[in-house]
Amino acid sequence: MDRVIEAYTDVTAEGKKSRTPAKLDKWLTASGVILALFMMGHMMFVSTILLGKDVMHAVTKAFELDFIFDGGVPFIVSIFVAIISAIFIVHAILGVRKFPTSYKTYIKVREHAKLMNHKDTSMWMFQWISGLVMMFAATIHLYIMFTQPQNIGPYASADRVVSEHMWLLYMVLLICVEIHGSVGLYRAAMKWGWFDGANPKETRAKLLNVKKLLSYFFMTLGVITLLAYIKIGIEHSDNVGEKYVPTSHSKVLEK
Ligand code: HEM
Ligand code: HEM
Repeated sequence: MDRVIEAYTDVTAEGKKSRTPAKLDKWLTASGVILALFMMGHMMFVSTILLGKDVMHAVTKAFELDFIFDGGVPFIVSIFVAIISAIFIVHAILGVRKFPTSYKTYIKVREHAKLMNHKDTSMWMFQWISGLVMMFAATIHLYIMFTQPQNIGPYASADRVVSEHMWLLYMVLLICVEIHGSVGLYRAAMKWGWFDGANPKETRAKLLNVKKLLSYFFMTLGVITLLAYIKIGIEHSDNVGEKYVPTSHSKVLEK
């Protein structure tokens, strides 16, 4: 009955506004921060290709727990992808509540952002637009990772980027995720006043710098990494499907 009253009157049975939206916002922040931290680790892992094919291969195998199970078990990666996907879906559902979902609300938000000409408001515009793009683009990536965990590695990944045309999706995703993640962390810190301290204005300026640094660093790393996969993918385009054999193994095989 309480829910019915709330549904019709917008206030709870006690005549108060519900606390649920505030609670949902906490979960939005929590899931967003987990995803942002995960993405930092993800970018570090994916960029190990810059240290050489052997290093990326070793890291991939470590995720498959090859130090416990001989040769590694790709299914372990699927479990990990399922967990990240669940957090991603929860975050997306909570984020969608913030989208301007009709022309009327959209034009209000857009014109307001233009009139305000205030960085934080413009960043918020990017936040929901990038979220919308990721809802489609990241889902494709997650599904492939979930269903083909065995196809991760120096050649398999590079083949996917070039011969399976994923480079375009990754470029879009990279721009969205790096800016959305760093803007998200900045906004979360501002929203909940985590680092306000004695002088919140000064803190805001500092946090803006951290945000800039984070997005520049990860964007540059991401672009260089993507170029590295593209180079390997082009070189390997005549042998799509061939798995990478680490240098130490190939030496043993030669003997
Ligand atoms: C399905 C894709 C996604 C959608 C629809 C989405 C949407 C949103 C929206 C609308 C906000 C609230 C903005 C605000 O009120 O300030 C938000 C916040 C946030 N998002 Fe996402 N997002 C998505 C994916 C991601 C990913 C992959 C990351 C990780 C890099 C991420 C990290 C964050 C962070 C850290 C926040 C800040 C939380 C807060 O403002 O309290 N999001 N997201
Ligand atoms: C547990 C989940 C995930 C796994 C196991 C994973 C794994 C990978 C791997 C192996 C690559 C290298 C290219 C390839 O093999 O196709 C890659 C690239 C990429 N992933 Fe993920 N990913 C995950 C989640 C995500 C999420 C949630 C996002 C963003 C919302 C994302 C964004 C990207 C981007 C932008 C690239 C290209 C990066 C670059 O080349 O610099 N990934 N991912």
